[in-house]
Amino acid sequence: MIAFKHVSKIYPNGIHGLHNINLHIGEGEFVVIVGLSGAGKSTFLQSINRLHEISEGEIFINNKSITKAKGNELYRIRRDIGMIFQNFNLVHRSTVMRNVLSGRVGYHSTLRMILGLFPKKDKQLAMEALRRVNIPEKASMRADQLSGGQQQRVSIARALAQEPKLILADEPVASLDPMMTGQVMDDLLRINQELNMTMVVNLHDIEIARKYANRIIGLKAGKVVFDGKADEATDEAFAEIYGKTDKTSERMGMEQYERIENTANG
Ligand SMILES: Nc1ncnc2c1ncn2[C@@H]1O[C@H](COP(=O)(O)OP(=O)(O)OP(=O)(O)O)[C@@H](O)[C@H]1O
Repeated sequence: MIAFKHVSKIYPNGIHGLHNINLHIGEGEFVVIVGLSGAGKSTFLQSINRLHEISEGEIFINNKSITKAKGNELYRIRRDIGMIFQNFNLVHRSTVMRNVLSGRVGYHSTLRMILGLFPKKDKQLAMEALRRVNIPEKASMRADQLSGGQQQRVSIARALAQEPKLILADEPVASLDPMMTGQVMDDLLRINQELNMTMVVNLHDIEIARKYANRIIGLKAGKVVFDGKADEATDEAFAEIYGKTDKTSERMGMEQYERIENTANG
């Protein structure tokens, strides 16, 4: 479904965001990307839909090169990729329904969208998506009247309304409290299992990564330093991914950090 072939990304300031990444993500996998702040997680994720342009190599989505795609072809490949952001990216003053319907824009003319002329089928799809994340009753509310967790569920519903083949989620729970975190991660897992939807999710919390992922990919300084099943991601593996830096504790929470550091120290 997603293939990275010799992918590197060098930012204009010379920083290597990604360094010769080679991997394949299969249909229906729930992959979590972990690593310290600055390890390259966002660069990795956003290279998949070309929000970040890579410098070398090639990325394939269902055997089509998104790296080389132009015009309509690029547009169609991107339509198959739903995206969820840490800060939800909703239009706050619009209703929940309008926000979810905006997932359909890739299917219609610009004029139709400006006029808000969504076909009945789109409205049904949007309601179905809201039901899937358990907030159909919020459809007519303004997005900014919802809690953070509910807003993230709207953004998941918007991604679903797009009828994507895969979903990328960049730190989807970083702004949420633990209860909301559980609900949003449960939604993503349910969608993965019920629809066999491929999920690639950036997370910095290793316990959440272990709980939800089938597969964990650990990045360090733009390189893959771990790639295995969630139950193979031992404390030793995490000690390798996170190394020992003063910043580590800030990113992980003291309890996790102390355990990982004790492991690293033997
Ligand atoms: N636009 C940019 N210009 C220059 N360097 C960048 C840019 N974006 C990211 N970088 C650098 O590339 C590296 C990888 O950054 P990236 O944002 O992918 O890491 P991350 O693992 O997602 O971090 P975080 O968890 O803090 O979001 C870092 O060293 C970062 O400073």
